Amino acid sequence: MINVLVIGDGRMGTIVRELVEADPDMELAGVIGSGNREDLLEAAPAVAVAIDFSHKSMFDLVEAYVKRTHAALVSGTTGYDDDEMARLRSLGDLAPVIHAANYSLGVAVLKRLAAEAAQALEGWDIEIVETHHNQKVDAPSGTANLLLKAVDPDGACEVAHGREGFTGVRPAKQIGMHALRGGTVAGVHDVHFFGQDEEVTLSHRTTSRRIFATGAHAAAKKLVSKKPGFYTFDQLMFE
Ligand SMILES: NC(=O)C1=CN([C@@H]2O[C@H](COP(=O)(O)OP(=O)(O)OC[C@H]3O[C@@H](n4cnc5c(N)ncnc54)[C@H](OP(=O)(O)O)[C@@H]3O)[C@@H](O)[C@H]2O)C=CC1
Ligand SMILES: O=C(O)C1=N[C@H](C(=O)O)C[C@H](O)C1
Repeated sequence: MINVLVIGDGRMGTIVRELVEADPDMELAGVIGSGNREDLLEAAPAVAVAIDFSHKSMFDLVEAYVKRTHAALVSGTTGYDDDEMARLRSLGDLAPVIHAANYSLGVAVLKRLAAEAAQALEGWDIEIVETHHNQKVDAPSGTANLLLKAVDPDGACEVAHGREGFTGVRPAKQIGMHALRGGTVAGVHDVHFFGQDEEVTLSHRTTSRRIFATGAHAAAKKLVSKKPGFYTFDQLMFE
């Protein structure tokens, strides 16, 4: 039986909890929400795997929990800065850890396609547009940042967020990032490649956030049998 701690009791945490409760191989050890956040530090039980869809402000607590228990960690929270990502990676010295800004297989494939297109379409102008519901608290989305890395792995391009204040023509080696917020959109990501007299757009559309929870649940089942280390969703699902 795989004991699971769910961290976050919002939109994602609620669906993850349902999936864990419905899985005969899993047992829900607890849910960390607004009422019991400090439990993460001191009282939350050691489990086989913790699944975190919460907020970056909870990172210190999550880190301390893994340090204390060596529980495997499936991290889906977005908005981490470089320092927090480095700390997350180093938790892989203690336990199997995966972080993905997007747990859909479609986005994992989009990432590969975008990287291939960027290589093949050298010199084309790239713009990344993401659309999410009006309750999302971080921008750009973690997925948009992941796609940025896929098309510009060395960080060679200037990144223009929204292009406010820019004057003059679009410089070469610039990537535009644009965040749209409204309604109940579960997540749309478009990577545009503009060339001379032609355009390629790679698009991913999520019709329900349940797909992310399903991906994280599948990742958790694979992660529990892994050695300590930092894993990517691609590694876990495709290799
Ligand atoms: N990797 C992936 O595939 C996906 C990742 N996500 C990411 O997962 C995270 C959670 O998303 P979602 O469930 O939609 O968000 P919700 O706002 O519905 O839930 C957020 C959870 O984090 C807690 N929280 C703690 N501190 C804060 C804070 N300062 N601001 C907001 N929430 C806080 C909330 O508790 P309380 O309400 O008590 O504050 C709640 O339990 C986000 O980072 C989102 O980007 C989302 C979908 C897919
Ligand atoms: O907050 C969301 O809803 C989502 N967040 C993730 C992100 O920031 O990329 C993944 C998905 O797009 C939904």
